[in-house]
Amino acid sequence: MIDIRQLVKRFGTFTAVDGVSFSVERGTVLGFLGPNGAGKSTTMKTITGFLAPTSGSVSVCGFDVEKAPLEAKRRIGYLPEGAPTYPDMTPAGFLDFIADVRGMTRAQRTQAVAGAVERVELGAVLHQPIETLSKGFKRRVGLAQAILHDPEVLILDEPTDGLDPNQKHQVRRLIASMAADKAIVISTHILEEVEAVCTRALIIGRGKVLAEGHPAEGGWRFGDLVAAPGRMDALFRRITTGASDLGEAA
Ligand SMILES: Nc1ncnc2c1ncn2[C@@H]1O[C@H](COP(=O)(O)OP(=O)(O)OP(=O)(O)O)[C@@H](O)[C@H]1O
Repeated sequence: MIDIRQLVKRFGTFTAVDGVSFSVERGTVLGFLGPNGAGKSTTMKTITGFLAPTSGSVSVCGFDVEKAPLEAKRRIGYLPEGAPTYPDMTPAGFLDFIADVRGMTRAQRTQAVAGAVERVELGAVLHQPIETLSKGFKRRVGLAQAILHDPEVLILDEPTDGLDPNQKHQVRRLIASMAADKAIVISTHILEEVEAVCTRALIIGRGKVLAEGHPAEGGWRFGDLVAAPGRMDALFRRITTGASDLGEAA
């Protein structure tokens, strides 16, 4: 459902994404891991059409994001990093506005907003300006707008950032519950999250794919390396920095 080929994104002379290729099939939750500045958000912005690639291609459900942007974007829900824009709107007003932009009728809007609000538990703050909400609630507003139109592809940039432990758990359950008929990409720095919710993972560094991993007997396997349950941190350090404490930690 997502097909990325030799994606390159440069900012001036700086190369943020350097020849990244991967595909994501329906039913997959792909974890996107990497140190700060690795190029995760830039890759996600390019998949969602917020940034144009310098070279390479991105297609979503068979539609090239540059050549058929409306068809591609219709099928994508995107949670960007940070808080939703329009801080003076209330979640109710913001979500209704997004549903309107997505082309829904009044009846569809009412139903879609109510469904998303229930799924991310926003009911308590529906009529409070977004700028006055806590970080976790702002994040939930962002999540609600991403799932509003029940898209086939979800691109979620650090979806549990700022959430309390209960909400983290709930959002992971929500992602898992939506996974069967969607292709979902999440970026995260929380490695337990990968074990909890992902079916595949990519580690990227300096704009390149360094390793691809999947659950295997004994933990998660990235090439020849296997991380025991709860010990993906050592493997992450090894892959991204060359540190060799994998043996004692794995
Ligand atoms: N608009 C821009 N102009 C110039 N450089 C940029 C721009 N956007 C991102 N970069 C640079 O590209 C690199 C990749 O940034 P990106 O935000 O994709 O990293 P990331 O992996 O998402 O990091 P983090 O884990 O900190 O969110 C960084 O060095 C960043 O400073």
